[in-house]
Amino acid sequence: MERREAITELGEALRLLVDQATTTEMPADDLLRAAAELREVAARLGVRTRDRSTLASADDLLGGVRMYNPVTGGGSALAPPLHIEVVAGVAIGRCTLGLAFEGPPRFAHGGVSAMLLDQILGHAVVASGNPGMTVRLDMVYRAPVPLCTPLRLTAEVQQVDGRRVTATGTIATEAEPDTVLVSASGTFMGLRADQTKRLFGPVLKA
Ligand SMILES: CCCCCCCCCCCCCCCC(=O)SCCNC(=O)CCNC(=O)[C@H](O)C(C)(C)COP(=O)(O)OP(=O)(O)OC[C@H]1O[C@@H](n2cnc3c(N)ncnc32)[C@H](O)[C@@H]1OP(=O)(O)O
Repeated sequence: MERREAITELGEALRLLVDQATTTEMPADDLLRAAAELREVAARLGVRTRDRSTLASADDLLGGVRMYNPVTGGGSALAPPLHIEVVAGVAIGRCTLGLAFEGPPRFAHGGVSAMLLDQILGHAVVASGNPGMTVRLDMVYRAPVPLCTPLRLTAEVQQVDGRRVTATGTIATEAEPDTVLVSASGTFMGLRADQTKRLFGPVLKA
């Protein structure tokens, strides 16, 4: 099996674990036994690791492959994951949030909605050929986002003004795509060469 497939397999197992660990009502003894077993597994994975200045060997930064991105990465225990495709300049994302993402009971944490929208806005910005970093993200929470419900996100670039790109996006359910639950507007700033070198130099050099 190719390493990226193995990373995704591990990611799926981790996401199942996170889901079960946040919904389990098993007694304390079972939780303690599970914790001990998980520490053993973690130790096995920790035999060979990378630091923050080293890109994951399975990643392809310029090709847009980020296996451990906390929103879209197939290898991430934290990612829902959000699956994004770009259709005629509009980024369309799909995911379902489990109980690990709960804020108010039954609904998503507001910070999770912001994370999803930051990612999909950024994706639309990159797809437009004007990559940049988020410098501002404005959120409007119109209605709570239901957990365990297929969601549909959209994002598109509104304006490119030199290094400054603005994009807007929404979260709705798949069942009612026209009812906007959360909307966001983001400003992204393209980096100058010196900023790219200062922030990402060690990673790019490697
Ligand atoms: C086919 C395609 C498939 C694609 C497949 C791959 C997809 C892949 C998707 C990845 C999607 C990732 C989506 C997550 C994106 C993050 O999460 S990025 C992480 C969060 N963001 C950050 O950490 C950025 C932190 N900020 C900074 O480091 C600095 O602000 C920056 C960006 C280096 C800019 O530095 P700076 O010194 O402030 O900027 P400077 O160059 O002096 O000023 C530039 C302009 O920006 C303005 N500005 C700066 N800050 C702000 C602000 N907060 N608000 C408004 N204006 C501002 C300045 O006023 C200035 O304006 P002008 O005078 O030019 O009009």
